[in-house]
Order: sequence, then structure tokens, then C-alpha cells
Amino acid sequence: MVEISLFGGQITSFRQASGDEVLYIRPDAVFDRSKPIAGGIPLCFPQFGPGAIQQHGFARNVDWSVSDSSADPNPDDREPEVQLLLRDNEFTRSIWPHEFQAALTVNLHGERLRLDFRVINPSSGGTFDFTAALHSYIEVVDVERSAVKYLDKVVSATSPPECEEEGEAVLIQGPVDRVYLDAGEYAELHVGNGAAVALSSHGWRDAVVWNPWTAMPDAYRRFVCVENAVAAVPIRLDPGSGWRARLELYVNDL
Ligand SMILES: O=P(O)(O)OC[C@H]1O[C@@H](O)[C@H](O)[C@@H](O)[C@@H]1O
Repeated sequence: MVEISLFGGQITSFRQASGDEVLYIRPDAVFDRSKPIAGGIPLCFPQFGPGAIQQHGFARNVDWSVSDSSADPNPDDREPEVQLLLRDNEFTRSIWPHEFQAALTVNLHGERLRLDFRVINPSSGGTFDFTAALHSYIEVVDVERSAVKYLDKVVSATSPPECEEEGEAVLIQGPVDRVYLDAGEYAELHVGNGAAVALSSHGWRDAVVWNPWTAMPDAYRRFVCVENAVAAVPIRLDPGSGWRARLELYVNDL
């Protein structure tokens, strides 16, 4: 089962048939639209990280709409799908002066969550550049028993070498905030109980691994963010062009 918040166009829960939750909501999360929901899968757009506009962009701070859904005509749909849409409006143009359409299709394929993100430049005006991420908070049994595997290890020069890397695995034994460039299309987060969350992606070039450690004393042991991103080199969209990237998230019992 998947729960989606229209505020932020954000996945807030992804549960397996067993009832096990895959994602993590931080204990400091608020759902009153006063700030982004801290957990689940925030969508960072049109900027990943700090920069010219607010940290991680405005998409996680605004209401999206439902532009298509399989739910109403077919409530027993075995593969439910919802498409969320964000278009430029007066508020977004006051921050980022571009016409755009961003669409996130959320599809539940059996026990797999499929996210298809598209950005279109519909304007007859200018070109724009953006960066973006699916900032997935994944629940772990204990951060010190978790490991991220199969990321290609080309770390951005701006990322300090603060975590242990042992063979194929990234082990988290302190604060970590790393951007992996051209990270490959598959990564796994071993959650510490013999299961792993697989992230299989296409089009998301980079990956980010983040855990704040004791800066968030009530939360850090229970999650690792493994983020699919275009962080290093912005995507440039000319008028009339579009960009698309996909993520499939599922649990592997090892
Ligand atoms: O607190 P925020 O804005 O949700 O960001 C959380 C973290 O998000 C990660 O993607 C960044 O790499 C970190 O640097 C940042 O601290």
C-alpha cells in the first residue's frame, strides 16, 4: 500500500503486504503544510541541495494536483496508478521564473513501487536548467547494521570522506552526506535484518547517501536516505523538450 500527500507530491508510506513499512517518517515531521514533510520520499525540484533558491527547491513545499488516476473507474485495480502534476504558477514564477510542468506517476506493481518523473518545458520562451532528486528516507533496523551496496564509487569532490567503505559496501558509522556521480542504475540498502531495499533506476544519474548521525538524536538510528538524483550536472531543457527518469523500489529478502 502506498500513501501519497498532495502537499509536496510526496510518498509518505510504502507498506509491503506483510504490513512492513519500507519508508521512514522522522519524529519531527509535521503535516500542517508549514514546511516540507520530513520523511517518505520528498521530491527535490528544481534544485537539489542549497543554491540560488531554497534548499531542495520548492516542489516539496507546494500542493500538487491529481491529473490522472486509475482508482475511480476501477477500485479493484491490481496495479493502481496515480499521476500527480505541478505546473508553474504565480508563486513558483516568483521564485524561479520559468514555465514548466512536472509530473510524477506513482504505480504500485505488485509489491514494487514505481515512480516515473517527467519535466517538460512547454514554453515558447526560454531554456531552463534544473537539478532534482527523489530523496527516499528508508527505514533501517539500526543504522550501524545497515550497508549501501552497488553504488559506483565516484564521489563528488565536495563530499567529505566521512564514512567507511568496505569492498562493495558503504557502512555508516558517523554522519554521511555523499554524492556519488554516475552512480549506476542499481543500489541496495541492507536494512540490518537480512532484507534489503532495492533501488532500480533509469535516468537518475547520481545518488546521494545521507544520514545526519547525532545531529538528529531521535531519528538517525532508524533511517538512511539513499537518494536518486541529478545533482552534479543540471539538466537543460529547451522550449518544447522534456526529461524523464524512473525509480523502482522493492524489498529483496536476502
Ligand atoms: O533538511 P533538508 O533540507 O530536508 O535536507 C536534508 C539533507 O538532504 C540531503 O539530500 C543533503 O545531501 C543533505 O546535505 C541535507 O542535509
